[in-house]
Amino acid sequence: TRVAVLISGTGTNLQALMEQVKKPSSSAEIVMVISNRPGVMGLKRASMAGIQTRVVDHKLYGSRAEFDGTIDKVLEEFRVELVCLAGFMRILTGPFVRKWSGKMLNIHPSLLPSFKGVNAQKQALQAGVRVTGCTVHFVAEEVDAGAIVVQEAVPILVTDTEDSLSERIREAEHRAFPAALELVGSGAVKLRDDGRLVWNQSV
Ligand SMILES: Nc1nc2ccc(CNc3ccc(C(=O)NCCCC(=O)O)cc3)cc2c(=O)[nH]1
Ligand SMILES: N[C@@H]1O[C@H](COP(=O)(O)O)[C@@H](O)[C@H]1O
Repeated sequence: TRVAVLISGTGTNLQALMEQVKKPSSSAEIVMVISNRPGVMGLKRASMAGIQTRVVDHKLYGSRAEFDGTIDKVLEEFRVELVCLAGFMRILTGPFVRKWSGKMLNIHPSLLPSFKGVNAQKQALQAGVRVTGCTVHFVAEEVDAGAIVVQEAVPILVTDTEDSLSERIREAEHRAFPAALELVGSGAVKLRDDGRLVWNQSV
């Protein structure tokens, strides 16, 4: 499976995905990394691994539709079959999301449906929950609402700050995202037209 990873920053999830696809058991190959911001660490990580990169800077586009259209062109040029949003911080338009329905995954730093949106880690701390985690889900038009593929729980310690909790969640992300990539990339899991997950048992 030909995979593209979309990033906006550090790329620690990208790093985890790159390490996963290098395993002989992996059914995936990362053929492109796209960032909406120039000069971010994630671009350096991709180049170090010999993966082609593109910057599609959202500030240079008059509309979200044009921005998404440019990303789509790169994905088609590289015959991408699966898109992974790894710390990608731009909301994608309906037409783009519909086109890539069932072929686009996102990692979110909470146990969805709790704590949607930005700063999910801070929301969990402020809510006083004792367990949070991360979620890998198919991307739907409604933000952070797509079918859930993998989750991993993470305890919140009484000593936790937003930073210490975010770090612990990120370690879980680095296990959950590669696992989800393999499930979808291998065809073990698919998205049904009604938006529900299908686990493909052979026979
Ligand atoms: N339509 C769709 N698109 C997405 C794009 C990115 C992410 C990643 N998680 C994200 C979740 C939330 C945001 C957000 O609210 N950012 C502040 C506004 C930024 C902007 O103006 O664009 C960004 C990424 C998820 C989705 C999704 O679930 N559905
Ligand atoms: N999606 C969110 O973006 C953050 C940055 O990820 P990365 O750039 O280090 O992969 C991560 O915390 C992830 O939950």
